[in-house]
Amino acid sequence: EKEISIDALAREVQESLSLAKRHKFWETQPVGQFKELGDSSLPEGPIEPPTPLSEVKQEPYNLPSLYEWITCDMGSEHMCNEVYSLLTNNYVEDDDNMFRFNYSKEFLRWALHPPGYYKNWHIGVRVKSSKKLVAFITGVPARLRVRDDVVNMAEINFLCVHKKLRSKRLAPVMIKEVTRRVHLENIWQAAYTAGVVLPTPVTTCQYWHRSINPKKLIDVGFSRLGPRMTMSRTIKLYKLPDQTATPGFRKMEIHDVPAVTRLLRSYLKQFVVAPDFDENDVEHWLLPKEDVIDSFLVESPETHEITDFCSFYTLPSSILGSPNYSTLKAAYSYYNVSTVTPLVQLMNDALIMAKRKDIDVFNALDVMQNGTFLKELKFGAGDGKLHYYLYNYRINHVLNASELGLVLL
Ligand SMILES: CCCCCCCCCCCCCC(=O)SCCNC(=O)CCNC(=O)[C@H](O)C(C)(C)COP(=O)(O)OP(=O)(O)OC[C@H]1O[C@@H](n2cnc3c(N)ncnc32)[C@H](O)[C@@H]1OP(=O)(O)O
Ligand SMILES: CNCCCN(C)c1ncc(F)c(N2CC(C(=O)NCc3cnc4ccccn34)C2)n1
Repeated sequence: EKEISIDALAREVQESLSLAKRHKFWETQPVGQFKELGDSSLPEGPIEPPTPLSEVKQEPYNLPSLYEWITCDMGSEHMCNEVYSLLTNNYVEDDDNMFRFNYSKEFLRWALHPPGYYKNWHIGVRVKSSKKLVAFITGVPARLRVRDDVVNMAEINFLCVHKKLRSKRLAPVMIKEVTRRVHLENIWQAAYTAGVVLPTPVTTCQYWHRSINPKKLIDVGFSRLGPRMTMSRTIKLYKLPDQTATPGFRKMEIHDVPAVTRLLRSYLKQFVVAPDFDENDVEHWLLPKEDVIDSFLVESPETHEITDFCSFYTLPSSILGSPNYSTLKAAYSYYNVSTVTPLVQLMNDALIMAKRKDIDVFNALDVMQNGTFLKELKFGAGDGKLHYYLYNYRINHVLNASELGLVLL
């Protein structure tokens, strides 16, 4: 008997209300519209054809007169600091405003400088007089496969409007401007995620959290002491060994890129939507970077074959109201492949490595085959949902999270 909690019911109501909501901007965009739901006669694939480049709007969209566009060169220390500060103070918070993502500067440079990136897809809005950065949106190029179709897309992220400039319809202008600049590079599709319901999710994923430092998590209000549980019993429940269990488990290194690319490409084939990674992509997205991305593999001690892979990225959150702690150190499961080592054992070794890096909580979405290890490794379902979207590409059947082979940052 599934326990129906009041707030789960409230969320269901909220989400169904959002289906009824008017979306004055999104109704104008080439995205699946709510009223089309269930109409599977519409063909899958691009919703609108490409526009001849000569017909793409050449000049930027108009901003309110006080503001101007600025291309943010993340390689510039000063500009990167400004972007970091804007996000640190104004980016995504949880519903109770207890936490706010605190992407580090190194993380932002990693996220925004993949192979083939376009500097002018890193778009800021600043106040003409003070030069203060007040809004941001980014795109990076990505080759994504949707079923058997490999499509050049833009991955859109870090949409942020300063708290003082909210609800002024600035976001639609930011979105139209990044769309325009992507079109100028002859790219017509995009992928993005959001915690909010918009027209129309390809799929909706659930976050799961594995406590690593339960005492701190309870102290800051991230989690609560379970019923009939004491603190010492909780600490014992989540205790992890210091040593990993899998023979041949080690950090990924540059010479592993060809083998990891083969392993990952073969594994991702089973999913409806997945990145079409080549060796350059794997080198950028999966080679370890201190405090940004950690990746490990299993090299068979007998055959020296690489049989398994796991990775997580580090995304801390500012703790907004705690007297004892200022930062929640969170790791997010990224791409994992198991062909010999059971996935649950591989992921337990990932948890052990996260604990060694002083991580407080290990987060995972219920995408790919993550559902097979979450409960066994003592993950708890979070209340955060992540909706995945495609722009100008229709997929008829809203996918199961397990059909999705894509993790965005
Ligand atoms: C081919 C290439 C295509 C490239 C583009 C592909 C699309 C990319 C799309 C972007 C992917 C971003 C991926 C991420 O970064 S997800 C993370 C988003 N960032 C945050 O949540 C940070 C904190 N919040 C803010 O900074 C602001 O609240 C934002 C900037 C989010 C909205 O600012 P504000 O609160 O001041 O609102 P408004 O008055 O200006 O505008 C209201 C309109 O904006 C629609 N809205 C609200 N939130 C989102 C959202 N997260 N995605 C898309 N649309 C959103 C909303 O439905 C309404 O439209 P409609 O309902 O009336 O129609
Ligand atoms: C692929 N792009 C994902 C980046 C994160 N995006 C945009 C996001 N969108 C909605 C969410 F539900 C969410 N969750 C992470 C889970 C979580 O840890 N929840 C508690 C918590 C701790 N710190 C924060 C900061 C902000 C929000 C929740 N926080 C829930 N993440």
